[in-house]
Amino acid sequence: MDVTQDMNAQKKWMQLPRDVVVGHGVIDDVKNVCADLKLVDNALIVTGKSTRKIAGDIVHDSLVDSGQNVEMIVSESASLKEVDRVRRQAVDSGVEYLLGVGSGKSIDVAKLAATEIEVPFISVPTAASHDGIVSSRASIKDGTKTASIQANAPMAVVADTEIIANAPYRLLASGCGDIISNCTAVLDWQLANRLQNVPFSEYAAALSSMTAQILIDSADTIKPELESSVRMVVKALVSSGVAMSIAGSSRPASGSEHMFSHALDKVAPIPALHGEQCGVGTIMMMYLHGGDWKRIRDALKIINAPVTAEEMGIEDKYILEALVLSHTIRPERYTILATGLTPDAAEIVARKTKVIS
Ligand SMILES: NC(=O)C1=CN([C@@H]2O[C@H](COP(=O)(O)OP(=O)(O)OC[C@H]3O[C@@H](n4cnc5c(N)ncnc54)[C@H](OP(=O)(O)O)[C@@H]3O)[C@@H](O)[C@H]2O)C=CC1
Ligand SMILES: O=C(CO)COP(=O)(O)O
Ligand SMILES: [Zn+2]
Repeated sequence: MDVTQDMNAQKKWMQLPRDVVVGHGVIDDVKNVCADLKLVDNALIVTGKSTRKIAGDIVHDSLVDSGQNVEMIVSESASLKEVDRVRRQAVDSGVEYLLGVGSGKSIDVAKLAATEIEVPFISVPTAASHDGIVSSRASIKDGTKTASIQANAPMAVVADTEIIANAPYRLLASGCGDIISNCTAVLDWQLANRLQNVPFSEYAAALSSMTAQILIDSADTIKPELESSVRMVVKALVSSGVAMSIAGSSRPASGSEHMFSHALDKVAPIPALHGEQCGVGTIMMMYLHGGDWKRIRDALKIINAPVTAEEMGIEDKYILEALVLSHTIRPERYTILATGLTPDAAEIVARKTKVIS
């Protein structure tokens, strides 16, 4: 067969972080990671209001002490407007690389701004709340819409387990929800491959599923303020990010359960954390797949992540509204939701899985 006709000859460009440093006090190694990557001057740090004091200032001072020019910007939302603001400051100051030091919002703003001006970006998460700390995806708000945008993967990830262990435990539990959601994301991907011949990567799918299974099997080891728990979750988030990089899309980690979460972001007055919503979405989507949704629910309960609307602080009616809306979130991404749930079917799913009472 002519190689060019062989679908497997398709070119794949997988972007993976070059350095991943995880451990107690590794925030002090950011300067060494930058030196290792030959990023030696003109840095711009994007951080958050509270995470500035927790980590932003430490990274700033450490890079200044190593002789670098460093600017810092506090970003309050992951919006296109914020990305523009950061991008403009980076261009005006002739910045050579960016660092996202904080949670999902700060990391995404730095990630997309760095991609747009084609400079390297380093991720320094202060919480292990979802796999965006490692991935090449950025979730950015544009008005009322949140778009999932392809960006460049971080050149390095520096995850200080001491800082992350001291973050509110709710954020770590949220990260577990985002990892467990890989279970239904992969089932949806397999279904789409069988029904629509959607390109499928066995390696990315196996890595993503295995990552979720390991976490489910170790759910009872995930405890507040334990650095060993943080290490487990951060490695799982790295693994999910690598699976997405191998696939060249978020398919291994984002299926119908994520569409439910994105729909909830649209309809709920005060949404819960991304990983919390994805965890609850996984319970219901696993039910639709005819899988062991009780095992998913039990693992989330052991981790102390929410498993009901009430525990997410969201009224039942918004769960039902989001379920019926979910399939429209990403119509090009085929999942078990297919052409969508009817209102009565949505109520049956939510009640059978005890998400609503
Ligand atoms: N790129 C991707 O693939 C994904 C991106 N996202 C996006 O990420 C964002 C959500 O990120 P997420 O991290 O869940 O939540 P947030 O970024 O909203 O952070 C939650 C809060 O926790 C605070 N915080 C973070 N770390 C610490 C700490 N160590 N100690 C005390 N407080 C801390 C933050 O402080 P501060 O205010 O200082 O930041 C913030 O107030 C959304 O914009 C979402 O769209 C979600 C999923 C995937
Ligand atoms: O949250 C993600 C994976 O966990 C990113 O997925 P999306 O492409 O749905 O934004
Ligand atoms: Zn996610």
